Amino acid sequence: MNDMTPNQKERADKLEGMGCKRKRVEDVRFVQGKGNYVDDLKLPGMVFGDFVRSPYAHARIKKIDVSKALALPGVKAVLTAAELKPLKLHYMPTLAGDVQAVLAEEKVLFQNQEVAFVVAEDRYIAADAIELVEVEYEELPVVIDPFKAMAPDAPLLREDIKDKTDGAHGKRKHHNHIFTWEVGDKSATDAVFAKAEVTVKEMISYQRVHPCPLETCAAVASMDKIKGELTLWGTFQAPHVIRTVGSLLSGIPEHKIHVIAPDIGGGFGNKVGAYPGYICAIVASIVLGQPVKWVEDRIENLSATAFARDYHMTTELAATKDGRITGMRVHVLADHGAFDACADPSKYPAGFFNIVTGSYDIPVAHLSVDGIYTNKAPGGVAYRCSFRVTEASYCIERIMDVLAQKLGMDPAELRLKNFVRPEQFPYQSALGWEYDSGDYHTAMQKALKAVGYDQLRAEQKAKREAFKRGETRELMGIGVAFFTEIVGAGPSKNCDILGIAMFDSAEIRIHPTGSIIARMGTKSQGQGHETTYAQILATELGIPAADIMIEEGNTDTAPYGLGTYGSRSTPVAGGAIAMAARKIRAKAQMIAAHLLEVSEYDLEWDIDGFRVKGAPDKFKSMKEIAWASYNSPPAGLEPGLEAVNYYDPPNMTYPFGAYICVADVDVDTGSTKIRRFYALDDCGTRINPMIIEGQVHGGLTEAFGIAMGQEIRYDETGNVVTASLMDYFLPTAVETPKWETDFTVTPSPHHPIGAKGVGESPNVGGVPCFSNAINDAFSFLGSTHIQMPHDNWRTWMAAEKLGLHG
Ligand code: PCD
Ligand SMILES: [Cu+]
Repeated sequence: MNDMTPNQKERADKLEGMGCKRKRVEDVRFVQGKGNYVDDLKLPGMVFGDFVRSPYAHARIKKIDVSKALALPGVKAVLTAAELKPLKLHYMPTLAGDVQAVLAEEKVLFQNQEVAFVVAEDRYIAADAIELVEVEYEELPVVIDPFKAMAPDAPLLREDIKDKTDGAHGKRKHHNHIFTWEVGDKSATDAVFAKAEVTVKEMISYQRVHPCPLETCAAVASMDKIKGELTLWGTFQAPHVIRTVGSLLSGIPEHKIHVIAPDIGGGFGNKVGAYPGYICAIVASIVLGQPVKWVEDRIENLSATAFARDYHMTTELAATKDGRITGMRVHVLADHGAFDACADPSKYPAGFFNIVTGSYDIPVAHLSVDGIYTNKAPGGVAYRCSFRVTEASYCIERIMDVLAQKLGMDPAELRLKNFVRPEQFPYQSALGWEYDSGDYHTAMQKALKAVGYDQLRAEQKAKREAFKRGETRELMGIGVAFFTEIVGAGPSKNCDILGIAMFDSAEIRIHPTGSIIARMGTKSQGQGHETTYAQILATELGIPAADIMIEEGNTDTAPYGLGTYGSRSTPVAGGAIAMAARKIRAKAQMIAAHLLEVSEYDLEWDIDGFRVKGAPDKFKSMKEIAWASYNSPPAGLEPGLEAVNYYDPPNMTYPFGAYICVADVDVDTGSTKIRRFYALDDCGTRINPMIIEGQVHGGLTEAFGIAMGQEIRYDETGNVVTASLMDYFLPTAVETPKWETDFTVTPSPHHPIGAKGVGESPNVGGVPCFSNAINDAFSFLGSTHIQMPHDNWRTWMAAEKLGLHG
């Protein structure tokens, strides 16, 4: 940008391309209440479906009597497993290679599990009819505590697979065991621990949480029996995958299934997988020949759809006395609930948890994960970090602080000492990843300087002394966290879902007047794709973003893609759109050469068109070239200007960041004030700095929610005690701290525009940063690890345990 002439700068500005703080074009409709969500859809003859759900966490179903419900005027049908079984639809495959009950057949395995589907003329009649369905249950013993799931006498949960000896990833060890996954060099790691100068070990739990998007999950199914075609509208983060799975399940040919994801009110991973509601709406529409709508309420969303985390991580580090880390060992107990409904790439049953060595050059490591069943809702992948990266980041960043404490070292200094150094990139980690690029030292030093780290530590020291003298009841905590994310699933060499490689796609069509429509295999849920993909195209093709329309979410028109989650849209589809644009530019160059009567090689690209080298006024703009492509293409060249690209990325991208939090804790009430929160993110080339800032604000707010209060909690009989917003903490503007954002730019060397993802990063770095701040406040009193979430009660209890209440 700097070596541009004023004229070039003016033309570049008009494009609103990459780097521009372009206002989000989708907000024009959103802020006026003109978004078009699934529940806005009203079709002639449409009826409404709703679920009868189990009050028990584990019970045998003795009998279901639907006769009273069917007799209620306005009720159209009641589906149970008995109706689905002949169609082989009472179970559906999960994205993790397990099966999940669509409607419970012989028993229920978690509270609020789907038992029957009532279809009625409207939502209110359906609600009344649900009360009239009589289900006779026989209660069974429940397993809620993951540490008891594999006890020899633990009740058998999954009777349907009791004879299955192999999990998707090796032998099952117990009837409630799903899989074991091992990575790294066990004997080398054990050897390092055996002779280590210093070791630390801590059980670090990441509680079960839920993404809780504003809009719950929903679908409308409409079967046209004459044409044999099914149209399915829904809140889908991955519409093409839903179409393929829908076809495989129902036997309807894939070209006769039209899946449409309209505007989505937040996804956060909650809307990646398939839910019984989709299947039941489809079956009911086939049975009745009418469109059927299903929309969850808040309690159903929080208690029955994809939860997140529930990872219990026994974590160890080995180090030298002067603070060089020599090895890492982690065992994870992963509580998957009643069915394994994670959406990880097939080869990774614990997602990308093997990024757990974080940003540090750790020579050897070993990781093992045991997945287990309990009587809780299935899911496991969602919430602003698919693929378990936020669990991994929490694990390493918490144990780094525990080690620093043991060594008597400053946590920032320990990190600086062990970071992967800039000259080590591309860096091969002990657990198998190749980090593409990074400059961790620069980012960390910028962060420390920005917050005035040394002064903060000095202030903390003074406050601690004052506390010991009894002059204050407030503790000051400084949280330091440094994360490396891994996003952009992914390369076909290691990433597939149900056998489909995780590429993504773009199809670009330039109209004669030089405006553009581009269709993508991804699906925005609020991220602003309509704005940002257009910016990539504007820069690549020299056509103003304002003249470019981006379309996603309709499987009839969009090229096949794997959808939006795991911050994959920028690394994967962002690559596809740039590559497709370059195909167009190559053809445009031939047309320009023809128009200017020179050889292609005599042309150079100049902002918004081609210029003859050395003859500055011989120029053709992309708009002129577009017209010519329809009007007078060179002989032998096919008319038109369009391209498709399916982009299979060569590697993941590895965004990173340095976060610092300052918290003040009142030991008598347990309440915490977040005084400052500084977040430096490096996501490579920045497409839209304003959108990035919004993404970081949103992700930090969710991280704040998780670290400071969120938990999906069960009582010992399996009742979900946090299934409404009365009990589940959703931060509002009132609680949310002020965010200070910053950045560095280390482009990805293998990505066509050098961009990495950013949407998940603030959650990956934010959660450990808050938690480290609270832990840091208490560390000088000998406390090593306080369990999240850090709500007032738990923080008060931590103070109580340390004897601070006299
Ligand atoms: N470098 C760069 C990067 C990025 N960007 C931007 O930013 C955004 C984001 O991106 P990414 O990172 O790539 O991502 P995506 O794929 O698009 O998305 C996804 C994410 O996103 C986030 N964010 C958000 N936002 C909103 N609004 N909403 C929502 O829902 C959401 N979600 C969340 C989540 S959770 Mo998962 O699903 O759990 O896995 S994952 C996730 C977009 O717009 C883009 O374009 C830029 O600009 N630049
Ligand atoms: Cu992630």
